[in-house]
Amino acid sequence: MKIKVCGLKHPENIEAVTALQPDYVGFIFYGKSPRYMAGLPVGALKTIPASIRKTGVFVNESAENIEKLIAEYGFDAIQLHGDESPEFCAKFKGKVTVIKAFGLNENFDFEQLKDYANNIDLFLFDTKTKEYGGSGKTFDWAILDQYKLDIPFFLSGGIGPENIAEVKNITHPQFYGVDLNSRFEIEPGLKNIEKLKDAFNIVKNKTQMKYGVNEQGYYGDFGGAYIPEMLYPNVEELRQQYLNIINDEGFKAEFDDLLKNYVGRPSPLYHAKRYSEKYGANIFFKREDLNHTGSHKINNAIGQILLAKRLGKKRIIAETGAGQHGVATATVCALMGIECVVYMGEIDMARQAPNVSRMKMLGAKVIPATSGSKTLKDATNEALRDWIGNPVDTHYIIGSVVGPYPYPDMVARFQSIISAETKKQLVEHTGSELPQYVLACVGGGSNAMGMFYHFLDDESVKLVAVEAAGKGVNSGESAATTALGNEGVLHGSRTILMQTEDGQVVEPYSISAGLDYPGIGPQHAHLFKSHRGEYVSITDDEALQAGLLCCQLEGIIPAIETAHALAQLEKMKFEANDNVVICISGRGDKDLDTYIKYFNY
Ligand SMILES: O=C(O)c1ccccc1N[C@@H]1O[C@H](COP(=O)(O)O)[C@@H](O)[C@H]1O
Repeated sequence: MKIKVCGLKHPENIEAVTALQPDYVGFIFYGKSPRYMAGLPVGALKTIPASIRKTGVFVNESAENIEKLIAEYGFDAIQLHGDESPEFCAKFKGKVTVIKAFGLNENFDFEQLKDYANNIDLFLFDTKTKEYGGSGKTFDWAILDQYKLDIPFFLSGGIGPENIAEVKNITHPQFYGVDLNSRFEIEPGLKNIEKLKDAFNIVKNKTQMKYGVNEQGYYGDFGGAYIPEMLYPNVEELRQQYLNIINDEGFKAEFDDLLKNYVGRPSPLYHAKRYSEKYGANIFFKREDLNHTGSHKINNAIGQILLAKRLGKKRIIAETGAGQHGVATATVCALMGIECVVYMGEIDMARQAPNVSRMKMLGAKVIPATSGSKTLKDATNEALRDWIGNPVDTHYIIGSVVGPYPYPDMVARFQSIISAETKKQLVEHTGSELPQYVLACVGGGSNAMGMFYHFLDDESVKLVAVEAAGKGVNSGESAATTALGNEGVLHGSRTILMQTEDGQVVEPYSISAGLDYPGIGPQHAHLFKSHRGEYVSITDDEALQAGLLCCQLEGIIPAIETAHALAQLEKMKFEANDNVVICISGRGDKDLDTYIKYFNY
């Protein structure tokens, strides 16, 4: 994404801005603007390196004057911010980069842009106001969906420190860059370098999120890659390539397209009215259950299959607990015509039989894991063994934020679409992108991490992670990792897991196959240890009751995993104005047998 900084007029400030290496800098030649750069010596622009495009900004200026100023200041680009006609723009096309600005509101007629198509290089979409620019006001970026021409555009109008991160969610294929102006100023024309620096870091992806991974693959004390030597080449290949691949514009475009047109995103943020009445707060359901294949797992599966293709892999393996990740993986393999092998605990195969059939119908081979508790951790062990044996042609699609680095970070990034969408949707529902609480269930923790991701650094938002207490935290049949576990290594990363004194993994238990895991992802371990997140647990009985309540109050049959998060509401006290978001991570069709047996329907 390109960055333009506009409205410069002080020589020292110009130097400080250019040191940040924006792609464009803008100088306003409009007498009514407080950023008017009248009298700026030509020499002040001489130190700007050729890699930065010097842009003159004009409002209904005469062609003669513009030509004179181009010659005088050596402008590489002009931004025409008034009512300039296509013919007027054409006079400069081919001589300098021509940027034609338009003020947008909900009534904007995108048809008029067609006449400019051959006469300009870039559009710039600003907010429609009475003035010509520099209003500091934003417009509804959803309007951009109506723009269908193939000329790239700058986004401008009120982009500031508060909303710069949101800009990264804009997926329009012609989105070229951002124009930063009045919201980054100490006074008109004097830019705040520190604020710009932060914005550049966000846009250029250099930010270190406070609770994010560091360059060594750690979240505080947790993470890393604890792998046998034979796995090293596979994991190292991924580590070296994943960020380059997933930040590539072509990758992003394909990922976004599949999420929209294949998965059906954005998933709705539904205001659950009867829940809200019952619990005395505004309860919102983030409906990941409505995704194609019925859960959040498809977000990550799509991301990883695209990555595997770019790595030249010909075969996919995966582990699955509840079968949701297995189905998602089998689905994307069918979509891409790639061989798929899914490992699944023998016990999970019995309790999630419909998902086993689904995977088979989708062309996957399902191999039972028959060791240990015959559940998710054993399936993960088998998948890792397979990968060691098939390092060159196979990609292992891990389904949660677990495993050696870079998996926890990679999966979290693919799932972060959940919170990115939620923030936008909350603004529509409540006027603010920040709720008071965000809740999600945690096995390995991928739906929770996707749901928390864009709220992690907003410390006012309370993050509540709900684990499975099975038959009771101290019953000996539980998967309440943070309550019972301590620090150690599980499936390639340092994290918190349930283990005996001599380091043997304790068999977990939960009625829900997706939460039946003896550890949590390393980022969750960090959130727990740093107290950024509250980690609680819910028993089988509480979860099943909550699942039934959701059916009867909202007409939604949730996955039993999700029902754990819903059950936590019973234990919380809210203020009337609290906004509470719960991730409805999956639908409960796969759990019907369990529900039916329990309630005797
Ligand atoms: O900034 C100005 O004063 C200005 C005046 C006249 C025309 C354009 C101007 N600036 C451009 O306005 C947009 C939006 O700026 P903001 O973020 O809302 O402050 C931007 O493209 C500037 O290049």
